[in-house]
Amino acid sequence: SLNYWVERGVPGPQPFPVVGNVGRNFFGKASQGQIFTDIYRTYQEHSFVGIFRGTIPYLLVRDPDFIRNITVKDFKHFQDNNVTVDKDVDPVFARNPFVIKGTEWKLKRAQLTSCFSSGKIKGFYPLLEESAMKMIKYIEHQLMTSAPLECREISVRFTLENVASCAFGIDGKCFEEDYPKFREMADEFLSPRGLLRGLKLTFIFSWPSLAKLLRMKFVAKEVEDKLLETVRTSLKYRKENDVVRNDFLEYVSQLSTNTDLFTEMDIVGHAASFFSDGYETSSRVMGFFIFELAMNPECQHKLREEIINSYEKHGNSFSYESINEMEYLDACFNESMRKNSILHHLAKVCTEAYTYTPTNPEYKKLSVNIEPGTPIIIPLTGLHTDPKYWKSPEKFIPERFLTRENTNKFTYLPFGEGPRICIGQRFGTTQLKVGIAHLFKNFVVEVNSKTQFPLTYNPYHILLSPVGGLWINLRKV
Ligand code: HEM
Repeated sequence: SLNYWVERGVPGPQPFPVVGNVGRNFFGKASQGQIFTDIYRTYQEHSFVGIFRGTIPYLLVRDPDFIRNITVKDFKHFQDNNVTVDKDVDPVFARNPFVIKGTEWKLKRAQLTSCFSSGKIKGFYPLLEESAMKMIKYIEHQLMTSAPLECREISVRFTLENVASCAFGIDGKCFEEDYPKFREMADEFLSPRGLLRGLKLTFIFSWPSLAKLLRMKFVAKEVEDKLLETVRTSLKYRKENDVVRNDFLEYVSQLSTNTDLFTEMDIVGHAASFFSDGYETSSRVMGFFIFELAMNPECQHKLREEIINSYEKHGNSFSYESINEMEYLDACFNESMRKNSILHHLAKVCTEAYTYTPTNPEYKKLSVNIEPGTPIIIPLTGLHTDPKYWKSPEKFIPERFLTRENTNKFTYLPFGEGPRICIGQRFGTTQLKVGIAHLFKNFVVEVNSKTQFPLTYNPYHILLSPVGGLWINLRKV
């Protein structure tokens, strides 16, 4: 019932039949992220807002204390992410750690965590450097044509090369071919190819029961088959030739020998999560990271100085340790993720009944009783651009992370927080820092006029996706 929130005394915008409060998205006028941000900004006096995505009531949470309770303190009341995928309809996506629920998630997450330890990521470091060197060669080759480059064209190739080598243990040839086969497979995951696929994802999220009834799949059957074949061939080759590689596939397949939690399809599901959870996010973060530095030459100059100093100090080389020691690099990375929230919201679901009353006097003292099954939205873009927490939030100011301008960690959540925090955070951060360090050590980057300002975003993409691309010129340092 569209009276759901009114009956519970929860404030919120008036919903419309069928489309609820996301009609603008349905008609391509705004992304769901933009809609959530607008609502976040409108309800300043409220800790939470009741909205409708389609006909389903969602609670949008604005108050950092409430967010702390949901993600950490009272996690057991909100331990699942709000995506329901049927294992029979979508066997690969249903095994993604982001999607798994309850006890199964708890057991698998505990096992998988060992695959992402700092020791394991350090082991990947030579592979990441190898990809970065290929990226530099690729850019040098492209420069001969003197045409501008698109940021994501670089970041997609780099992050996919890493997925190929670190997750699947294969050569993705991502810098060698115009449209590598490996990329074709990856693109099938989240990128809305045309209006139809974009609408399909909006549909699955807004009307999940209907989507289930219609057996709508996230991952196309052909992609599922290709993934299964890639994993099978790779594992078979290793077994027959007694090859042991230090990569994610090896680590997860080892888990399958210790516990019956990991079947062949689970291995495929986890390997595939590098595409959906790892590559799509990382490549977009890196694209914006490069572009922000192109738009802010002073920051770029300062960053290059730090990179070159570190390189020279460590005998003309980078290492896992030196990359992670660079403070300004870290600040630029954080600031870029703050200003450009790739994921516009975290999507949780209430798993045990919960009541919340704000204690912060900034908010109206209204209580909400949340029923199990109620989806929760944590609006990252709203929080990351709220002037209450960030001075001049529209500006790129990496220094704010050095001076710790904002110490409330529940207002800055690019990787989420609590037990369900991004499992790939360390891998994602390290690979991007390696790529960025090599790129800015070698090239000066400027914005190309082909970029369409002001930036607008594809309304149907789940992730932040700039229309027309982010175009740059590069020249050798
Ligand atoms: C800079 C790049 C990345 C960003 C911004 C990012 C962001 C996120 C966010 C916001 C979440 C949800 C956390 C929550 O619900 O509280 C998440 C979950 C997840 N991420 Fe990442 N991620 C990145 C890279 C990666 C990489 C490289 C992997 C590698 C496979 C990965 C794997 C996952 C998985 C498996 C989950 C689900 C964890 C769970 O529910 O237990 N991510 N990520």
